[in-house]
Amino acid sequence: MACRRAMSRLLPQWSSRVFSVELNGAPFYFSIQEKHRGEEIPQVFRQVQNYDRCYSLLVCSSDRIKQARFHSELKEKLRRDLPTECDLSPMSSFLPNVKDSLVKGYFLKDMSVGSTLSEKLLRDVIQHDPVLVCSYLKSEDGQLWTQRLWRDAGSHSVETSKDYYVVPSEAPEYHPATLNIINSDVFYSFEEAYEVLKESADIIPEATSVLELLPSRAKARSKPDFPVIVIEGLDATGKTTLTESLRDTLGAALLRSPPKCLSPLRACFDREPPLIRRAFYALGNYITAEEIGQEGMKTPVIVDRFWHSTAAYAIATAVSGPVCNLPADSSAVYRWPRDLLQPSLVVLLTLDPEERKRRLRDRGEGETAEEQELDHNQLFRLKVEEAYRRISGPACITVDASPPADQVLQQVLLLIRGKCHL
Ligand SMILES: Nc1ncnc2c1ncn2[C@@H]1O[C@H](COP(=O)(O)OP(=O)(O)O)[C@@H](O)[C@H]1O
Ligand SMILES: Nc1ccn([C@@H]2O[C@H](COP(=O)(O)OP(=O)(O)O)[C@@H](O)[C@H]2O)c(=O)n1
Repeated sequence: MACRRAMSRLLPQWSSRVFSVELNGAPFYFSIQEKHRGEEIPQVFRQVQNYDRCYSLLVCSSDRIKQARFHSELKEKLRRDLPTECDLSPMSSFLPNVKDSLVKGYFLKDMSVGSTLSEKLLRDVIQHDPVLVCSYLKSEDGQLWTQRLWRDAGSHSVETSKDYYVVPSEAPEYHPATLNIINSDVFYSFEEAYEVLKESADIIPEATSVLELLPSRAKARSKPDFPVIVIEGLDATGKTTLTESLRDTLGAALLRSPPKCLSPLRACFDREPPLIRRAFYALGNYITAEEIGQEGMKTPVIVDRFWHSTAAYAIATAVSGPVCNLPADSSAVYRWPRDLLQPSLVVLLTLDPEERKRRLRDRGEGETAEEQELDHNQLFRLKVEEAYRRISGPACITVDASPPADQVLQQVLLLIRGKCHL
């Protein structure tokens, strides 16, 4: 039902949509037309000329929790059940410059003989799951590819729409993921993140536990009397070392985001898709803000990670490819949430990648999946750091964390004394 409603929203503008397929990390764009006007085959279809048949599966449900979860589950299901001659790539479709128009899914290249197994699986998917399926067929001479949209016709059969020709489409001005970042990957108010966890409570019991730990929004706090200093940076840049030294030197309280009370729930949310995982971390900041409010009336407060981390990791994950794909500097995605306590100072520790790796090795600890990704994926690391730098209100001040720990401490103390009059 939820799928039908979502489809009826998508279908009227179907032919205005742009489709993007990611092959080896690079996006290829195409659109569709009723009449062929002599355009070339889109590049993505030139790359898949060896395949007789391709499919797209776009996940669409008006229930966003279901949609987010099913997007991850679908990948597992396809990997498990498709013939080995099939190959999957990430895919999306969007309306250029239309916010929240992005739908995500997979592009399936099929080299299996007769394609019967994959067709059977896709028929099953379309009947039971919130997915829009299209097949792409090559003309006999290989000079044209057409798209055919499938519709569930009940009792195990599908209808297909008329054929559209696929034609090249220009790359959009901004990476399509940026259309949906606000309130899907990054949340700009307590309410927006709260709604996501409330909606997921039916299927994720741990969401209720998080909701119970949240501060009441009725208690609007006044600004703390003492300075609040946030230390940010990638894993192993020296945040723990520095925050503990600052606590001891300044007689400050040391807090972190996510707060300690969320630790037992964290692993559960790290397994969830971005919508739910990011809402969890966003709410963690509000719990930490509440603790800062209390401690900051008595002493200075040092905070190990805060909203910069939540937003920077979320943006860098949502946007694939190189740093230039990030939303422009002036984009609203980098703004501070209007209802979240603003620290007096945010310090970003930066470190040469080799030195960071060396410190990680010396520490000998396991990394989170995201931190392993950082290690393997230089582009991702660069995007996280650049997103950190672009976040405003308050912006972060970058400090080189490669000197010995006591020198880094002195450097940051200088900044604190200059900015916070301590
Ligand atoms: N300035 C520094 N110079 C050399 N080693 C450092 C420095 N700061 C921290 N380390 C070491 O690097 C590792 C990572 O530091 P840590 O404070 O745990 O980072 P984070 O909290 O950012 O993950 C630890 O083994 C720590 O002892
Ligand atoms: N305030 C925060 C803190 C962490 N995070 C997430 O948590 C991960 C890093 O946390 P971590 O605990 O492994 O990092 P360290 O503090 O151990 O360096 C990142 O992948 C972020 O996605 C967040 O979103 N918001």
